[in-house]
Amino acid sequence: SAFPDGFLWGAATAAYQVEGGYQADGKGPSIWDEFAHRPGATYQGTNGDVAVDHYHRFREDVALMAELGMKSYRFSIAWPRLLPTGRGEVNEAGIAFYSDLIDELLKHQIEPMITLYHWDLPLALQQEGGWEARTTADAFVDYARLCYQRFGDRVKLWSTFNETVVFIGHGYITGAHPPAVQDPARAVQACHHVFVAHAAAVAAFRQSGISGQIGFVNVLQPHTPRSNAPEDVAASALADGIYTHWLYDPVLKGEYPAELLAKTQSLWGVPRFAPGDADLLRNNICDFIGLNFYKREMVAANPHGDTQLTANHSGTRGSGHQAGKEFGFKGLFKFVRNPDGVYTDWDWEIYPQGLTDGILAIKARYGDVPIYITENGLGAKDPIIDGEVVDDDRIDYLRQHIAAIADAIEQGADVRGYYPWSFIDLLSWLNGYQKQYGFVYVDHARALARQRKKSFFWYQKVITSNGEQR
Ligand SMILES: C[C@@]1(C(=O)O)OC[C@H]2O[C@@H](O)[C@H](O)[C@@H](O)[C@H]2O1
Repeated sequence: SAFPDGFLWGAATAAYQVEGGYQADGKGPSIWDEFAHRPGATYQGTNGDVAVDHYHRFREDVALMAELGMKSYRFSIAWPRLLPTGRGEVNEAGIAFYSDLIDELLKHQIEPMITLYHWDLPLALQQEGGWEARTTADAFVDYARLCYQRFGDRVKLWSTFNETVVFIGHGYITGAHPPAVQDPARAVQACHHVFVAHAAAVAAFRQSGISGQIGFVNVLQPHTPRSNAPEDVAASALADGIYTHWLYDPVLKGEYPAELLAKTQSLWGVPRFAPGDADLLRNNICDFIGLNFYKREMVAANPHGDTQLTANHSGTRGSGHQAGKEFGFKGLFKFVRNPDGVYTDWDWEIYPQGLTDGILAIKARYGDVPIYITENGLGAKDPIIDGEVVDDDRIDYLRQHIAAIADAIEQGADVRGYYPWSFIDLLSWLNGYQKQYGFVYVDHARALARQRKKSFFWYQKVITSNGEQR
């Protein structure tokens, strides 16, 4: 098999999307608890108050993970469950939940992979300025140290942040996520504080003596120019610069890409560095990089287009940028429909070759850094036929992407694990509960009863054959 022995066949979730118990046992509010309660903020007014109640049902869910044969489970810790106001007083009931979850996983020989930040910032810290305030970066390092102390004896795989491009991009540029700001200069400074928080948390991890690995999780989004016209090629290169180089270089090279940095400095005088920041970034390179791959974007120049930030949240195929509503930024670039593309109901192009190409591009730019595919999956409304969830499209999607990873490994990439998004159907931030990703179906009409999908039984065989049988 192309896959090395010990390859971690896993699956992923995130706290706000799966746990529920949003006020249980002393948990404090996060910015998502507040934001999702705002009228009109999310599709159909959905939120994570209950989600799929993993907080109370985690033992049943871990038993299903064990039955699936998962070698590893990627989940995130809800910071406000441990530190209700973001810092200071520890909520021992929150510690106990994650400690029990970790013990349950280890009982079944399932390797935990923790994500410290998957977008649910304690609301109290947002009220102090959130990621725009340097004090939030300091609070993050204290939170990380708490997690190292309490879970570091049992957890060996850690990542600090999930997808800065999403929580900073939507939080501070499109405004679609909390704190719903639309200001690129503020976005760049907030993003800088995230990198500083990450680097300081890496330093603390290494000082903690934990025998483990710490990394960062980013979106891997390949860009293809719509034509070979110079302006389209330039627009696609700019998209690569922003979505990839700006977000990967600081954690894998320890510095920003020089050209873009000069641009943001001349345009907005950001990022503003504090003394020591440059060394902090340079001296705390990741042990691995997590890549979340879903789709490829076709890119064109956008000289006149208004900035369009529409996305398809309804799952009505073709109502996203395929319908001519192009996502882009005036004068920079825009994502356009690929006339030959295959698309999901949410207008994401299915393009497995992009995963092979993307992995090899990361290897080319950053060297032999170990890679985990920390998310990959098909968001779909799964058909139910005679009571069975027949998610053939998901099986096809995952099969193609596993083959794409095998290709990258055969071309020399050091890929060590694969975590399909998501283990179980859960809340899709702005798309409600109808955008399903899981191997396990959750019946919201039957008290959140769990049901194995067709893909559950298919993935079992992928795992037992170490990727051979797919
Ligand atoms: C927007 C949405 C979704 O729920 O559809 O995309 C799929 C998956 O993407 C990931 O980047 C996020 O970490 C995860 O929370 C999911 O979020």
